[in-house]
Amino acid sequence: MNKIKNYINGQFLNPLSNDWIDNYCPADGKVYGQIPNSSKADVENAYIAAESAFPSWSQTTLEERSKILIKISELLETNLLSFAKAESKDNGKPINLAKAIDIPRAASNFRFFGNAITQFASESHESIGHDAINYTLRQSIGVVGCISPWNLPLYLFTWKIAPAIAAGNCVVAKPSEITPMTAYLLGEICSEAGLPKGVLNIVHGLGSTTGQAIIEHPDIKAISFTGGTATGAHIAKIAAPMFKKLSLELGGKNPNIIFADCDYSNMLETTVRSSFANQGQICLCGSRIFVEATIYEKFKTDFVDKVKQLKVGHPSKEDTNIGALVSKPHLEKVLKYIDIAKEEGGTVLCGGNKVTVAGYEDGYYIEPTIIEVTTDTCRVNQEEIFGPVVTIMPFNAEDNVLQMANKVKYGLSATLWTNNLKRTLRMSNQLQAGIIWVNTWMLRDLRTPFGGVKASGVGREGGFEALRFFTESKNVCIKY
Ligand SMILES: NC(=O)C1=CN([C@@H]2O[C@H](COP(=O)(O)OP(=O)(O)OC[C@H]3O[C@@H](n4cnc5c(N)ncnc54)[C@H](O)[C@@H]3O)[C@@H](O)[C@H]2O)C=CC1
Ligand SMILES: O=C(O)/C=C/C=C(\O)C(=O)O
Repeated sequence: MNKIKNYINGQFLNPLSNDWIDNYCPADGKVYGQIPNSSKADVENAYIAAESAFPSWSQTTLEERSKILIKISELLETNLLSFAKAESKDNGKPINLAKAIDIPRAASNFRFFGNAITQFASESHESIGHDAINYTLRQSIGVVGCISPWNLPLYLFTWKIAPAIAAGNCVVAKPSEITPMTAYLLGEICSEAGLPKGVLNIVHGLGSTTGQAIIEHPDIKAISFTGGTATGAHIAKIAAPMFKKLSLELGGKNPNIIFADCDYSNMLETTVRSSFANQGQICLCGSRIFVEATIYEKFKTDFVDKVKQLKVGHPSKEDTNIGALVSKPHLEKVLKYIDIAKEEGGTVLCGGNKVTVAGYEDGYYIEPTIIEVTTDTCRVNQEEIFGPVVTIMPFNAEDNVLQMANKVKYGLSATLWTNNLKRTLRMSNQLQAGIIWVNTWMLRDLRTPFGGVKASGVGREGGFEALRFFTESKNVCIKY
């Protein structure tokens, strides 16, 4: 049996308690490995390793830090295929997606922050009339915690770790217990790239044990978290009274707003992707589709046609479009929402059922599902499903769709399809979201601020925003 270990102080270690959790393969529903359920004592060891590495790492030149991060990126690229296979097996996502998106993006995260740290600068302010000059230092924080989810495992794990270590911090990191494999493999690569021991420590385990020990640790000074909104609220409750810095990237219920004047074929193709990529398990997916009434019937027919062509299958098959959902409880949650939709009077236009893939009968497969709803306030239009399920409904006027788009507790992203410039500007100003895409979706420039408003989170990742989060500013005022 495959046994994953913790990576602490550059060594692979069993959990001190010898407590293990089964790791399931979503494609066949079978246990294929075990991971540590790390206790407070393991987290403490990881903390001690990080704390000891900090004085030296925080004083390591930017050139040296940059060189190591870029080396990690290169090693990920060299090992792309084995990482992609591991990610696909652990998560259930199609191998093609892992090869094209997940692992290349993890490599880009290290390369991007390896370069960005050499360009990061602080400000100075001349106090004219007071004969004084202020300069602002941006200093590494110390030991920081990074906690990531299961939907884009290595992609999001490295999106936190790379800026944290680039900025001179040492890290105690926990990947999701549901998808631990590529984080485990990353440890080897970090050692090979010459990352000094203790700079990155990876502890595996449940949120309620290992994650909880990280957020409660009195000397872990900042927490960067991506995951569910309820977990984010819990983390804030623990961490805020300890005055930890917090970056919370949480859920979304993102509107995809389609006007009749859009470039139709581009919109249709992208809408299939923004609805069902990664089995709909991306916080940015456009799960609420609003279509201008004049093209609603045409869109409905074309969209259903296209979605029916998507192939649900084993993630290792090259022609699979929709792989397995990440876990059995998650599959059950998504199926429950389809029942709720029916009870609420929604019409299932396509999909709605569990799929049995021959030879993998216990895998967690489900058809891509489109539900026509008559009101934006129904539960499936308000609550995050986080699976291959979207709602569609028509709208008549800009004001009306804007109101519906904003009438949710979330505010992560929104997509707008129109060629009307004034409308684009008006709506982009008024949509309550941290990220707006116009005539595209998921086009990512890593320099841009990334994050949400309302229940979608606090703070921004990406570019210098991430480096600012992972440093403390200190102002020095000198009178001359
Ligand atoms: N990127 C996103 O926006 C994501 C959203 N979700 C949403 O959240 C729902 C629940 O999914 P879960 O797997 O339960 O997500 P989760 O939010 O519980 O898990 C994310 C990470 O937080 C950790 N965690 C959980 N409890 C913790 C605690 N008390 N202290 C510290 N860390 C803790 C988990 O171990 C995991 O590493 C999903 O159905 C989906 O709606 C889930 C994953 C990603
Ligand atoms: O591209 C990114 O930086 C992030 C993408 C997705 C998430 O954060 C998510 O699904 O949680």
